[in-house]
Parts: sequence; C-alpha cells; structure tokens
Amino acid sequence: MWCGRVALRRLQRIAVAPLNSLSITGGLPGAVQREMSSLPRVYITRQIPPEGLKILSESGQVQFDLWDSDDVPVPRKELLQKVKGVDALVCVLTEKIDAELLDAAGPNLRVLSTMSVGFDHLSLEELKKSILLQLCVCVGIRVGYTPDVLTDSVAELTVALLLSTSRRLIEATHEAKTGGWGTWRTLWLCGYELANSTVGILGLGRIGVAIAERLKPFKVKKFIYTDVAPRPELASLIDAEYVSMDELASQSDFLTVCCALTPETKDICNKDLFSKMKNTSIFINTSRGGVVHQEDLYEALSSGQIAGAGLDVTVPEPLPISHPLFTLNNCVILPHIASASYSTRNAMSALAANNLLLGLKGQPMIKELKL
Ligand SMILES: O=C(O)C(=O)CO
Repeated sequence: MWCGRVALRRLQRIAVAPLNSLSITGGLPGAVQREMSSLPRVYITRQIPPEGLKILSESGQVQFDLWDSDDVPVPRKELLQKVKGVDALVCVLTEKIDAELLDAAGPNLRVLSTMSVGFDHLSLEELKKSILLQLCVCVGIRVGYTPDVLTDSVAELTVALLLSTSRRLIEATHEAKTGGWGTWRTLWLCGYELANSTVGILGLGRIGVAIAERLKPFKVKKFIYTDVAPRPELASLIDAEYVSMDELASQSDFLTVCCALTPETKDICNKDLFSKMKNTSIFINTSRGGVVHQEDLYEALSSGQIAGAGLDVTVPEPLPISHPLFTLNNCVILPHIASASYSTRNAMSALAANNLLLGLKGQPMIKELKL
C-alpha cells in the first residue's frame, strides 16, 4: 500500500517531468519495478495534455514510455525504436501508422489509440491485415479515436474563421495597425454577411450540424448539404436540404467543408468545384487540407473566381511561409487549431487514455473505429 502510494506520487511527478523521453518504471523501488514490468507496455508519441496522462498513471494497469515534448514530434527513427514490443500505442495526427511502424512494433501490439477524430494518418488497410494475420487467435489491433468531445470546439472555430474571412477581420486589423486607416470610406473593407445567405456543408456529420446550429442565429436563409447519400436524421436537426455537388457549389454563399479525408474525398475541392461557385462566395475548410487541391484554390482566389477562403488545415502542415496562398489578402490561414481549447484537448487526451485502457482489458472502447 505504502509502496503503491509512493509509486503513484512518483508516477505523477514523472508524468510532468520536462525530459524528452520518459519511462514510468525508471527509478522506482525494485519490488514496484518488478510488479510494473509485468504490466502491458504503452508508448505515447507526444506529451499529451495532463488529464490523459493522469488516467494512465493512476490506472495501475500499464507502464508507459513517452516522447515528452509537445513542440517537436517524435523523430521517426526514435518512434520505430520505441514501439518495439509494445502492447499499445497512443498517437496524435502527426504520426503515420503504416506497415513500417506496425512491423517495427511487432505482434504484441493490440491497441492503438489516436488522440484525434481524424484517422487519415492511420493506414486502415494495414491495420485490417493485422486482424487477418492473427485470426487464428481471433485478435487484431483495435483502434480508438476521439470524436464528439471536440465537436463544439471545432464548430466554434469554424464560425470564427468564417466570420474572419467574410468580414475581412485580419486585413482590417492589419490596416488599422499599419497606417492604412484613413477616413471612413463607404466601400472600404466591405465583406459578405450571413443574413439571407445560403450555407452549404460538404459532408454532413456531427460537426456540420454543430456549425449550422451556431450559424442559424445569424439569420441564414437556407442550409444545403451534400454527402455520399442523404442523411435525413442529421439534416432534419438543421432543416438542411440534400443537393448534388454541383448544386452545392453553385448555390452556396458560404461553403464549409466538414468531410473526412479518404481516397474518395482527396482533392474533391478542385477547379471543377471552384469554377461553379459564385464570385461572391466564401470557402471554409476545417477538416483536412488533403480534400482541397491547393493550386486550384490559389487560382480561384487570385482570379476572383471566389471571394475568399478560410483554411485551418493545409498540405503540408505547417504550410511553408513562402507558399503562394500566404500572399493573398483574401485567404485566412490558421495553423490547425480548430479543436485547440484547453477543455477539449484535455477531453481528447482523457478519451484516448480511456479507450486504450478499455482496449487492453478486451472491453468495448468508448469510441472505437470499426475496421
Ligand atoms: O482530431 C483531429 O482530427 C484534429 O484535426 C485535431 O483537432
């Protein structure tokens, strides 16, 4: 008991110690080390927010090693080394979980928990193969992810980005600070308002609904959406009409992208879509950069084919500061912060930890990806 309490305090201290790579067994009394070394081994690829680390530390169910930085991702070489023989892995969206990594981890790996709602960094094909390969013992790698807990935060940021883009807030503060603010002018820095507008949602899910709910009080006239098929239950929550992709492009005054990045949606926002949009319309993307053909977007923005774009996601990330999109006044670019609120990131971290512990116990995860 005494040993247990000391060990827990030690774990709590270690979980926040500012070193790059931490192991929660190092420095513990011998008996505790022996007891812990029989626990499942977990590697965490990032210093995730404290709630998740606390859950793992206090569970007494796992021993973990952590890349203890949030400023730089774990180098690939180190990652491949660290995953050798682990039972479970917590990752974030910067880590490619592919055949090479699964090979490096080896057959003990049975749970993968990503602290993200997006899962385009996971090679689902390779993960599915792990199920087939291990069929004789009926186990494969189970995958947890973190939907729902970030919906409010992402929807809120999407609204902020949409308004910043359509009402030209970034340009306006720049003008005010740099001497561009002369007399009050009748058409200076005019933008486009939501009142009486049609808002289009590309990919209607939880986040699209949450965005529409927040935009409705701005007196939006109509919500339209497209997806692989109509989603009547979700659509009825926001009174949205199902339309074709072409209709979405031509009718939307504001077009917001909410679909996941998959082989089917890669580059789906391209020349063809932009050419059908009104030249007064605003394009917003808070899903994944890969759904947009960025050269086509640049053309559409610089030629006046569309009025503006707000992007929280790009390819690559970070987008190099020399990228042409940064030269455009009508393009607002954020560094992938849609879910960046303290409460949401802690909730994501806690959900990732709980998914992992449940997965290791062979129980249903709170949020599990069906492979
Ligand atoms: O969770 C995700 O997929 C993100 O993009 C981070 O919010």
